[in-house]
Amino acid sequence: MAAAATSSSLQALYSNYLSSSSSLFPSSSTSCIVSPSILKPKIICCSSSSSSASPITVVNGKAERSSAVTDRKEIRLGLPSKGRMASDTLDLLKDCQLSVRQVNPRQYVAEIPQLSNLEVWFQRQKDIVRKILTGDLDLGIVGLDTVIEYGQGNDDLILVHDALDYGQCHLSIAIPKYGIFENINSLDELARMPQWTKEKPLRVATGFTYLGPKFMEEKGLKHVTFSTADGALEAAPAMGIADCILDLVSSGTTLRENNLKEIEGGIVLESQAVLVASRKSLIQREGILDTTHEILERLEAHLKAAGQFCVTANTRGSSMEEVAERVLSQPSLAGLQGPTISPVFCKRDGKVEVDYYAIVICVPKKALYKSVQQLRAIGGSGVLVSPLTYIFDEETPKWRDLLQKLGL
Ligand SMILES: Nc1ncnc2c1ncn2[C@@H]1O[C@H](COP(=O)(O)OP(=O)(O)OP(=O)(O)O)[C@@H](O)[C@H]1O
Ligand SMILES: O=P(O)(O)OC[C@H]1O[C@H](OP(=O)(O)OP(=O)(O)O)[C@H](O)[C@@H]1O
Ligand SMILES: [Mg+2]
Repeated sequence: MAAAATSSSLQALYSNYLSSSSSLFPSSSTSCIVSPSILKPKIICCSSSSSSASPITVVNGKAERSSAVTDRKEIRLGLPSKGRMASDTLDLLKDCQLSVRQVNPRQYVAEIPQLSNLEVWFQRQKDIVRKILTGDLDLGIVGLDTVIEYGQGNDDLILVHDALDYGQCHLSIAIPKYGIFENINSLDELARMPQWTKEKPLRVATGFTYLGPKFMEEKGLKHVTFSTADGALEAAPAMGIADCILDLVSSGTTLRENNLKEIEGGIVLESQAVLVASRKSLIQREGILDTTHEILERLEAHLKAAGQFCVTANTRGSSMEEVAERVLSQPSLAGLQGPTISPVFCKRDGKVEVDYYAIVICVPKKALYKSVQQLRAIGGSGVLVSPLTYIFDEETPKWRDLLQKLGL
């Protein structure tokens, strides 16, 4: 399977989406056809929160309002109200000592006592993105797929943290394993099939009516048509409604159970939970940068710590330097900034002496066993392993990135 964007390149990928055309569907000059059922009408509505309620225009599902940020005093954070992302989001915030206090589960507003000027609003994920764009929310935690699908290239959306390490999935094309697709294993092969003509295009069932046509157009697929449904898309090929689907995949079980397969070059996007914000809010709303900085620092410190263990061991030695040399001769024992070596004092015949030294290092969880073996190889004994809660760096790299993106 061809590699799609890795999480480290998600921001770059998002920037690409932002810099490319922001129109909802490919232009009519291509032969990519969009079925009329998924074209959304133009709607005019008003923001609930805006005191200077300027109208919002929703064109083809894209919310637009040109005014500056509304003059409310509170900062608003949108969190998923239900579904697979909701509890993981609350758990992450709790792990960052930012527990959300909700009076009862049916109430859609809540607070985080540590962040005094912040309101939490529980919303459906797509509405979080839409409301950030209309200025009714300032920040939100949602899947990257939702940000891109509903953000539709709007450059007011800015990724504050692009890898919150849950909600991992990818958006991918899947075709039947049987029939005319039996020997088709890549997007190129799918595109070259003689079956697809102007009169009889490839029929794709998807909920991603922005990303789907955009991807197919970018990949040069001619003669494609899209239909949409609210779920259980995997049934569409077997029901004869579509030739293939474009949907989110995580374990791959649903595809397998429905006799579908992914294809080389068919991954549109790698996704996981992200923290997204309105650029306008970040620049204009009072106090929001301090609050965002605190949230970001806590997230980064927690996420960095979550991947590491703190390992301590004792070893005999003649000096701290000599022990340090032995430790640093092992490839997995460098720690975050090098090992901490300290003398272990003991009293012998009334005299305080140092025979042993304690080694303290942070090791990536994946390298734990290798590190223990290497500590033993240099004479380490009594190895203790403990979880880390936070690792606060001198400076939060993502904060530096954010200020740069804001031009501050
Ligand atoms: N296997 C998966 N299938 C779908 N989404 C996944 C999967 N794994 C992670 N996700 C993430 O979860 C999000 C969807 O969550 P969920 O299914 O709870 O919401 P939803 O059904 O799209 O929301 P709504 O009910 O508002 O339509 C996706 O946008 C994606 O970021
Ligand atoms: O790769 P898997 O782990 O099998 O997950 C993928 C499935 O999960 C999602 O559906 P969801 O459970 O949200 O149901 P829905 O289709 O009704 O939205 C998604 O739309 C796929 O159908
Ligand atoms: Mg769902």
